Amino acid sequence: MSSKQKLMVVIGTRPEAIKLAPVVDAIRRSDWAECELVLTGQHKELLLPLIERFGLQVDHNLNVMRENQTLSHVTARILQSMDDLLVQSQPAAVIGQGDTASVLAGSMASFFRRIPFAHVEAGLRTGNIDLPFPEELNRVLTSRMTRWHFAPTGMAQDNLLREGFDPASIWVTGNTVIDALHMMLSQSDVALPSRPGRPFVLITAHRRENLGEPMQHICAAILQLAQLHPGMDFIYPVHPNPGVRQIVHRALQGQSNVLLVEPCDYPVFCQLMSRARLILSDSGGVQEEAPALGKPVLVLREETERPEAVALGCNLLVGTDTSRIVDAAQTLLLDRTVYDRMAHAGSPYGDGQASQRILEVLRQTLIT
Ligand SMILES: CC(=O)N[C@@H]1[C@@H](OP(=O)(O)OP(=O)(O)OC[C@H]2O[C@@H](n3ccc(=O)[nH]c3=O)[C@H](O)[C@@H]2O)O[C@H](CO)[C@@H](O)[C@@H]1O
Repeated sequence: MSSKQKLMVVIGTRPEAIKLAPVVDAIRRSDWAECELVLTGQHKELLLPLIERFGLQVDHNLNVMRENQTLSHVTARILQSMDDLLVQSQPAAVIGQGDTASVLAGSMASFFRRIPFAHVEAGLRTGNIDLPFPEELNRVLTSRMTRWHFAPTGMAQDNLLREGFDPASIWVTGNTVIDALHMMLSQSDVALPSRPGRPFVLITAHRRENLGEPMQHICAAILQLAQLHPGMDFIYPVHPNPGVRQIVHRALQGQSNVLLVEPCDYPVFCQLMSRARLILSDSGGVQEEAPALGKPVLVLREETERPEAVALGCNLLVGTDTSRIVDAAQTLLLDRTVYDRMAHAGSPYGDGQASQRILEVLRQTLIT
């Protein structure tokens, strides 16, 4: 029998896989811990290429997704399956990331079984319990059940301190997404969907709160910009959600310099970010990755739980109003001074060593 401490890592969605892969890697490299990797099955098609890319070895797949399942059902299924697994595996600690049903149910199952829970990317808040829905609630509840809060930035730490958490249970580590970005950027032998010699703007938009009318406004802005800049491409990897696909394809198909492509493999997407002139996105991860690559992001949301990048000046919150998006993009594409100021504003999300810090904290507490 192994004398190593068993750390159970729970992953539900694409961003969780990206942000926990470096933690899994750090566990595997350590001489004191071993990893038991659990997929809840919230995402399938977006997740599997990542598992392969990062060379992750999956120990359990809870396979919880059913068609047209409600949030309550998916949360309950994960909670029950996690409970069974915890009894069977008896890990020394459970690690989850972010704000999905997987992290909520994972932390709750651990709490009920008195197994300490480590929350990666702790302390993100918009302060509005309805936005993003239900992620803000998931974050707030997960924090209550967490033993180790790994806050990516000082602002996230401040949120937790304001909510009364013990300062000794919070560590500022940087965001593990920067660790993941460093791991992937070294893979340069990837085929990109960009066209040789043509500069491009990179776009992602698929958040739940942007579905419907906001998404139509975003697409109208992309179309206007594409018509204003025929010498430039607008590359948009379109999320598989049918609600996104329908609007995007209807609005943008047929515009020859808008390239609607399938979701990209992570190393491909990292290369695209690093080569893009500008990024338009409603993604959380992209708001963190792009500043590390010196790329300005127009954030297609009304509020963000990542205010440090906006405060620093590398990201600009523009919302989903068509003319606001077009005006902001035009300023950046046409005014070199404004562009350079944003591109060189710096990155608040760490140095790519977050996973090592997290593992060291766990080692110090678990190995006594
Ligand atoms: C409510 C909220 O804010 N929730 C967030 C949400 O995360 P998100 O908004 O970052 O999610 P996405 O935008 O789906 O993924 C982005 C990642 O995917 C990569 N990418 C993108 C396009 C592509 O074609 N190929 C790729 O590889 C890209 O580089 C990036 O790393 O859930 C997380 C987990 O709970 C939370 O932590 C996080 O707060």
